[in-house]
Amino acid sequence: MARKFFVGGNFKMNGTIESIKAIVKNLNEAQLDPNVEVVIAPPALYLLLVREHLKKELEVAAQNVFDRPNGAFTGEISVSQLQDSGINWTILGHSERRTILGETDEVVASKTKFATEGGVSVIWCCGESLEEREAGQTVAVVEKQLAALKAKIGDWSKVIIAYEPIWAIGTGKVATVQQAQEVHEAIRGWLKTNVSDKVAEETRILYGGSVNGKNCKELAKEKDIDGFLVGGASLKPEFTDIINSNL
Ligand SMILES: O=C(CO)COP(=O)(O)O
Repeated sequence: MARKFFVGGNFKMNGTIESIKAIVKNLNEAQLDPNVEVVIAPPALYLLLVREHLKKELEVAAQNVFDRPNGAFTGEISVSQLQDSGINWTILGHSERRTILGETDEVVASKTKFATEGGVSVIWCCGESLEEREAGQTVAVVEKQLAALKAKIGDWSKVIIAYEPIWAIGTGKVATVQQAQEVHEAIRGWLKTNVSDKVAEETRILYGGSVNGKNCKELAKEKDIDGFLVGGASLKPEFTDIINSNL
């Protein structure tokens, strides 16, 4: 089964009503490759606005969701609230949440379990720091993150993996095609050994970290790169070039 190419836009804590409406208008009017699944993740405050204005073929993701049902959890958003708002996706475990907000592998795994079991698909992020890469620990770090996820979830059909080396995020320092492919291949190998052939074959593995309209085409050719998770460039018109990487 061929894996459908996937491009996610992570707006992070950026945008205003006006600028986000302009991004949505641009996406609605652009000629987009119909063979690509597109999901954009605005800040929580703008989820409903985007869902209301974005054409239905494109999906909307939260950037985070909590791992409890509705209740006394000030500041959090629940899986059922996302669904109630027509939001069928969430990003989880982004390195900014792991490093700045202190989310552990276990917390991220628990949130992933809660979301997927509740019917919300997850773009699950992993990746190493510069220090870890320089110490030759890249694959070990990613495998540890994967193992924590595997300990909590049984159904991988609603999980997309995003490999985002921390040193490449927002730095303009994109991983080389070889560096990215090597880690993607290791992730697929890990899935094959530790989960199943089917999950290894079907799970999409995205690359994230300084992807732009120029470097996307080369990366997209690699056999284990099934799409991108884009930060900064998802706020710019070149996002449509990234969606159309394969054209
Ligand atoms: O963190 C990212 C996407 O989640 C990548 O961010 P940049 O594309 O801005 O490097």
